[in-house]
Amino acid sequence: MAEQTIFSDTVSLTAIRDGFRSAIAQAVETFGATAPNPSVGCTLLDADGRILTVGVHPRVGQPHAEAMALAQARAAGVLDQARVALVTLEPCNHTGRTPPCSEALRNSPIREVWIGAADPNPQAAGGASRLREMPGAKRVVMLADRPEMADLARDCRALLAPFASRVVRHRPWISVKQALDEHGSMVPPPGQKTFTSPDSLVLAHRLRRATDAIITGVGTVLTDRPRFTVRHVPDHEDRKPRLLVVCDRHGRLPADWIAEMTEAGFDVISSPDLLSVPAMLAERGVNWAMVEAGPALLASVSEAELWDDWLTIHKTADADRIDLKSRDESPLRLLRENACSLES
Ligand SMILES: NC(=O)C1=CN([C@@H]2O[C@H](COP(=O)(O)OP(=O)(O)OC[C@H]3O[C@@H](n4cnc5c(N)ncnc54)[C@H](OP(=O)(O)O)[C@@H]3O)[C@@H](O)[C@H]2O)C=CC1
Ligand SMILES: Nc1c(N[C@@H]2O[C@H](COP(=O)(O)O)[C@@H](O)[C@H]2O)[nH]c(=O)[nH]c1=O
Repeated sequence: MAEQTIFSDTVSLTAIRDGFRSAIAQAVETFGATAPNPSVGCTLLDADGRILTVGVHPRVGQPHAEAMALAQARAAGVLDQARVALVTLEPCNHTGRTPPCSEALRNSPIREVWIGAADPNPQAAGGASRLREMPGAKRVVMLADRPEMADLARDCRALLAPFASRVVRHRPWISVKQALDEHGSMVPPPGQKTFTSPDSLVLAHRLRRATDAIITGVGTVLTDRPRFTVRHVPDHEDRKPRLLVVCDRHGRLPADWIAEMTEAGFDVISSPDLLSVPAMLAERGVNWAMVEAGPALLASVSEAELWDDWLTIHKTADADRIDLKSRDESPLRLLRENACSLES
């Protein structure tokens, strides 16, 4: 049976899928660089479903993914061939730090726009209806309306989950990372700070790279003097100071460690009240935070049900076993499934 075709009877669902997969994979690499904005990807296809270009939103203040993809296509001399745009997030419909993407698409040869997820930000939403209604209207397809694309729709929502969490719930998406040894203990052997495998450390550092803030406890600081840097994968270039929240109710945080961490590019905040941390981080524009803490703080995080996904790395005699407990669409799952170019 011939595959159902979409645009001009020439672009196949396989081409749409491949295009979305490329947009999602590239946007995943921008986790940790775009806050307070979301991570977004956009692929442009020609009339035969070939990928012309993939754009991402690199960081706040820089062009959105659609504008990047269009500019890249223009620079490559292929913009006049672009017919289908696949966007992980509804194109914005407002003038913020950059002009509306619905306008940029309107003024392009694109005829059909596929949208992975609706924009949860009321100020920017409305791009889909604007594209449908304006002069020179585009055909607009929402992934949510295509049951056969449910996996892609879920991944687009996972890509958006950290931003949506901040905008809708006024708190960041919170991921816990916990390492357990063969006996179920979190405490490393004397003289060591970690005990998991090199592959697990790569995953842990990918999560550090992807998140905008780290939450830890004063017990971990006093025992380990952790560095919390991204070393097992390349970090984002020119990263702005990372927020590092230390839960500390009795003022035990050593001043010299704070000075070292500040020197290393962290913005260290001491908090006596774990429950107030999520709202405080959202106020500061944090989309995604990770918890790297010892058993005492993890017990508090668990008791207060503050986490959205929980990654446990079980050390075994062979390869480490990874267990991911996840609520709703997990960006951490997406990060794991798109392990790619960074791990060379
Ligand atoms: N395997 C792994 O994944 C990891 C292991 N570790 C290990 O864990 C050990 C340290 O564990 P631990 O001492 O439990 O350290 P934690 O990092 O859990 O810090 C504990 C401190 O957090 C503070 N705290 C706890 N609950 C709250 C709350 N609700 N609000 C505010 N502050 C709170 C308390 O501070 P206060 O005392 O002021 O009340 C407490 O002493 C080390 O050996 C370290 O190597 C650490 C991180 C990860
Ligand atoms: N033990 C343990 C982890 N522990 C976490 O890593 C911190 C040390 O980070 P750094 O100073 O940057 O090397 C440590 O204080 C604790 O928060 N992480 C892991 O991925 N695997 C492990 O086995």
